[in-house]
Amino acid sequence: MRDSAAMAEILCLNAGSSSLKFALYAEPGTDEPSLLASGKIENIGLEPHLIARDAKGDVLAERRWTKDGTITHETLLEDLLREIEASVGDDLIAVGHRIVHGGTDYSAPARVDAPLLAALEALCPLAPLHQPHNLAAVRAVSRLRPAVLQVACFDTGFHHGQPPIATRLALPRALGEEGMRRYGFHGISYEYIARQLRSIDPDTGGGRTIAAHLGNGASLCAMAGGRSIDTTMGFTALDGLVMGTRCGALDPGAVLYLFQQRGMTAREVEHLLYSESGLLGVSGVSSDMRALLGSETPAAGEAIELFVWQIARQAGALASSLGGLDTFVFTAGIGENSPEIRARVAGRLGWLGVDLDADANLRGDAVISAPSSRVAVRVIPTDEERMIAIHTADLLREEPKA
Ligand SMILES: Nc1ncnc2c1ncn2[C@@H]1O[C@H](COP(=O)(O)OP(=O)(O)O)[C@@H](O)[C@H]1O
Ligand SMILES: CC(=O)OP(=O)(O)O
Ligand SMILES: [Mg+2]
Repeated sequence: MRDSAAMAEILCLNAGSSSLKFALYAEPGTDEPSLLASGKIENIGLEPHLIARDAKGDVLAERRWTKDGTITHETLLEDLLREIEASVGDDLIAVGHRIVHGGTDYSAPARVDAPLLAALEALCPLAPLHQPHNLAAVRAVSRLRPAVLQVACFDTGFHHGQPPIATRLALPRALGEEGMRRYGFHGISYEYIARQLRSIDPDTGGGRTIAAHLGNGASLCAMAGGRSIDTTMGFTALDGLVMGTRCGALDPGAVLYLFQQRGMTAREVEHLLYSESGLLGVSGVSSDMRALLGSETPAAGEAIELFVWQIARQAGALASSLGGLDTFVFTAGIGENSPEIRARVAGRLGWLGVDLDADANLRGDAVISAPSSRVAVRVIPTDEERMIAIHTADLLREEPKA
């Protein structure tokens, strides 16, 4: 029996393409949820590494796995959930999930029930690196805690208010009407960034902003007054920037070539574009930016150069959508941690008014632009789990009391 609302806890799960992040929050019922513990398993598919910390940042648990074909997203998830589940006991009242694709029908955070789960299942082919893992987490929680409220937060949701022109694919209208449109992803992260910008600058929320979410998956979002107006990912999370293992924007004729000239099957093409391309494909070394930055191999250097080139090229396009640029934000694994990549991207954006303060960039300060820079350049650590916790707490408050 729970008689103190302060004991209520929310677990947030965020299955990315190369990582599994989790965070546990106390839900006080009024203010924002407060962090109790968080952690991540990163490098899934390579050599997974788990680290969990309490709210002060002290390490609670750490573990490494060596490369082994039997360790999958799903086995790691099951182990992790069993451990968390055992430690939270009866305090767990809700689980919030990052769900990468919400399709045409779902954008606002929603309670998970059987019809929603079936609809989300049907979207797996549009996000094969994420949606199956996201839904596996939902099912695993249902098995362990059937009565607990589960909330789906959609990575596509933040982009749903974009102007229609930004969402249209130049395909026959009938295909657009059946849902073939640009959706955009990393929306939970961008919503958090927009919120942070609004608290830093309540009047304009950063003004015309490009946020660069540079992780294993990578995208840019153009935000005007904190709302998404354009983004580099599209119908799927394959479009846009060069990513760890994904190709990014690609001439559709290249896909036809793979089918027609190379005789590849749909499954083989899917695997090539999602799992063998991007930084890994171009470098032949690794999908991991840290490994590439440390490599002497010329192809690794070329992969990094292409990554940077595409970010700058597509940032130019988004600056056009915005009609100018006031703020540029770096976030996610690479954006938050790599001064070298930030410097190289910024170096290509001088024509837009970006001028970096080299020392501030090396230190990873919150503001890394020089005082004379026309564009403010910021590093804002993203926190998708917190955003999920906030939405989950909001839905909890709307639930009829038992
Ligand atoms: N110090 C660092 N320097 C360069 N890249 C880094 C650093 N730390 C993490 N990264 C990169 O961040 C990427 C993972 O980003 P992350 O946002 O955690 O991934 P995911 O998309 O799976 O959520 C990897 O390419 C990793 O190499
Ligand atoms: C949508 C996407 O690419 O997510 P992630 O960066 O977590 O792989
Ligand atoms: Mg991510």
